[in-house]
Amino acid sequence: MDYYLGYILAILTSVLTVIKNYIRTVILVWKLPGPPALPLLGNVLIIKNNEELIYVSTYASILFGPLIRIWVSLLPVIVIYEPRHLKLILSTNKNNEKGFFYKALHNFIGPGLITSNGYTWKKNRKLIQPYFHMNVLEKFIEHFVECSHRFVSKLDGQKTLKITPFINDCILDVLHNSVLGVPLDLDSPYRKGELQAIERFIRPWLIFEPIYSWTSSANYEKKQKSSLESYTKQILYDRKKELKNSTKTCFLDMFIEISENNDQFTEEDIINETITFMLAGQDSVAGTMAFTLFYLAKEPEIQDKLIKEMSDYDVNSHISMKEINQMKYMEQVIKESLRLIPVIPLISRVITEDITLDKTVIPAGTNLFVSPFVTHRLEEFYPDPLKFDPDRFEESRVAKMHPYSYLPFSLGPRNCIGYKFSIIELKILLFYFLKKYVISLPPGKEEVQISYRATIRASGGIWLTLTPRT
Ligand code: HEM
Repeated sequence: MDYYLGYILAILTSVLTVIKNYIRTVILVWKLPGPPALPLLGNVLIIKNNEELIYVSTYASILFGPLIRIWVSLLPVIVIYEPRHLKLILSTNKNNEKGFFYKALHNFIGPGLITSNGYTWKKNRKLIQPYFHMNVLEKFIEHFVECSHRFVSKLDGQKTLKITPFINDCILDVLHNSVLGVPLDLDSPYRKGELQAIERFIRPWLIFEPIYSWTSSANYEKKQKSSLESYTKQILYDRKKELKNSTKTCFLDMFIEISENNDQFTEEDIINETITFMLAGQDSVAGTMAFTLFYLAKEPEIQDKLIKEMSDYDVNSHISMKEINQMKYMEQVIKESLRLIPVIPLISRVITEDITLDKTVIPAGTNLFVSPFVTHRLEEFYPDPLKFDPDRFEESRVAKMHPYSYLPFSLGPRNCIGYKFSIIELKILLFYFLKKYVISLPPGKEEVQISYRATIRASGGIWLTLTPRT
């Protein structure tokens, strides 16, 4: 009896705490500026209006000041982007929980590093992190080089083309080889599937799991998730059998090694983390590659400067980590592309303890959106912010930058574990591609419309004209 009473009291206390925090957040956001909101829907329809969303994001600091309130239906959210605020939120594990919005990702991506919290996240991050050391990442270079050759050879004979599908295919090729340790196959379920989470926020009643679970989208996600699981499981079993003879490097083998040495990293963890890596490394890298090529094609002088740097390295000789590190200007180009288009434009957090930003107390339980897109366009940190200028990331200038003014990979303990992996991958792909082609933008395709979703994409794709480099 006492047990049940205690149980009911505990539930009652947590429900009351949630209600109290909700009311405190509502009182606060009422006082904060933000875009006009509709009754019940709040600001969700802005997701459908890309032009307005991009305008508001680009000029957010002028329009609203440092703390912006938005309503996702009845849920109040505070958007932050000022480096001084980002430091307070992102630099510690306190107030760094993944919030409500990641629950919607769960159905698609599963409970891996991106969506997990607390003990599971801490344990898995600690076990996986050592495999992202440069000495280990060096082993992936051979995959990146092979995939670059396949990518470039598929473009033989092409003149003007939509490059984005070729890039997407190339990144899938990289991921199949370096995460799963298998060649890209036409029937791979990782080729298919689309995140439904954004649609759920446009129809806010679908945020509630019991309602959503009856929809055809939920059914689609369930099927997609189960085909990713069974495909990955089969590869895991095959891999376990052949591991002893295999010389190829892939993350799946590393996860198997972790689980052999650690009871707490189960087969379920292997599957969850493998799926997370396969999905986290797809649109993010493909989008960055596409936008970087777009900017290089748009700015021939910057392309020439990069080619000059690359001329020190021969396309036919072995490329090692040393050469990759030496291509500094190439890294500046990628970083500048990620500044203007941080392909993951929003990161969400939930506050676990009251925190004061400037003089405003943000109550525990408040959902925050961190917006790298807004931060990267702040005039104070990036003069002439809409200009593509890789020199901003010249070493001596980086030393003077605010450490929280640049965050395409997020920052702090929950930053992107694949950060270095992505930079090496992108540098190698760019190297082999640009060694072969001079790129320009075809007439009528000089501007790109971006579509701002879970990741930023180019509406209608990115088009290039390729001229063989002589
Ligand atoms: C240009 C490429 C990439 C960008 C811009 C990017 C960006 C990000 C960002 C912003 C986060 C933080 C998300 C959040 O807190 O909600 C993140 C987390 C993560 N990323 Fe990436 N990412 C990229 C590539 C990759 C790749 C290639 C992998 C794996 C192979 C990867 C794996 C992950 C994982 C596992 C996390 C969760 C880390 C944690 O919470 O411990 N990412 N990424």
